[in-house]
Amino acid sequence: METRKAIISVNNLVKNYDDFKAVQGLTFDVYEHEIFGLLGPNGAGKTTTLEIIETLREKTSGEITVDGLSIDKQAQEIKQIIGVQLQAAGYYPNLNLIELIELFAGLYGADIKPMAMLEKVNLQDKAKAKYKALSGGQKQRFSIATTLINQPKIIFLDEPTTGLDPQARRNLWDLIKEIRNNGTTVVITTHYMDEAEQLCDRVAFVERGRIIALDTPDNLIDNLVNSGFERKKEVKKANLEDVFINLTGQEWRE
Ligand SMILES: Nc1ncnc2c1ncn2[C@@H]1O[C@H](COP(=O)(O)OP(=O)(O)OP(=O)(O)O)[C@@H](O)[C@H]1O
Repeated sequence: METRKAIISVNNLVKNYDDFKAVQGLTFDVYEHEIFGLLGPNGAGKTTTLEIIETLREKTSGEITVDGLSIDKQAQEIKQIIGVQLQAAGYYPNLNLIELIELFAGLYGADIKPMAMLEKVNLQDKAKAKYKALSGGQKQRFSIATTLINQPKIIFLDEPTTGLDPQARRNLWDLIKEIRNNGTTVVITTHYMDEAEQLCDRVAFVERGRIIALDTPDNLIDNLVNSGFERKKEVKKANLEDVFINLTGQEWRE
């Protein structure tokens, strides 16, 4: 792990909304070709951090480089090499999936085959369907396909499996792993600790705008177990959710 190359470097990132300190000096690297998870309670600053890296939000201070490009000086170049999930509102209701992909490819100036994009996320049978006619899992798969249109080096997925049934979630995990295995770095936020444990190579726990732990899920769990933590009436002594609650000292917050 130590010798791996950082594709994203965040150094002392601060974001204030007026006098509210949403992000209070985050420092972390995302390595090339990993699935990196940002975890933490509601309001911890995960989406703010993601959107600043995506060049969609202004930071207050700090340095960020993405594939060696400075967020301050080379935001346009960064946009070319990252894939961001578009809001559903951008999916014009009268266009079918193929037409939507063609539209986005045109905006990016990307030379891709729309059907091949749909095949990547197993939606080829829905090529002529409108977005609103898709199931929740299909909508998420389509949204992930749109992040891949410009053949990015990094994609950002903000809570991609929220609201999906267990099977659809696992299905999406396989898809995200496949995207990583094909050489794309993935940065993800999730509130599901089982998902983070299964999917992420490394995770950072964010609490009130600060990183309170960063490691592989395995190491975080082992550290907690080695500290004497024991779960009652469980075969395994701890899981990542235990790490989370142990770190933040409280249950999930709405
Ligand atoms: N545009 C804004 N103006 C003022 N405050 C904001 C703004 N956007 C976010 N915040 C505040 O900043 C804090 C961090 O929000 P953020 O959305 O980054 O958290 P999060 O970790 O992504 O939460 P969640 O898990 O609920 O998505 C919250 O207290 C939020 O209310």
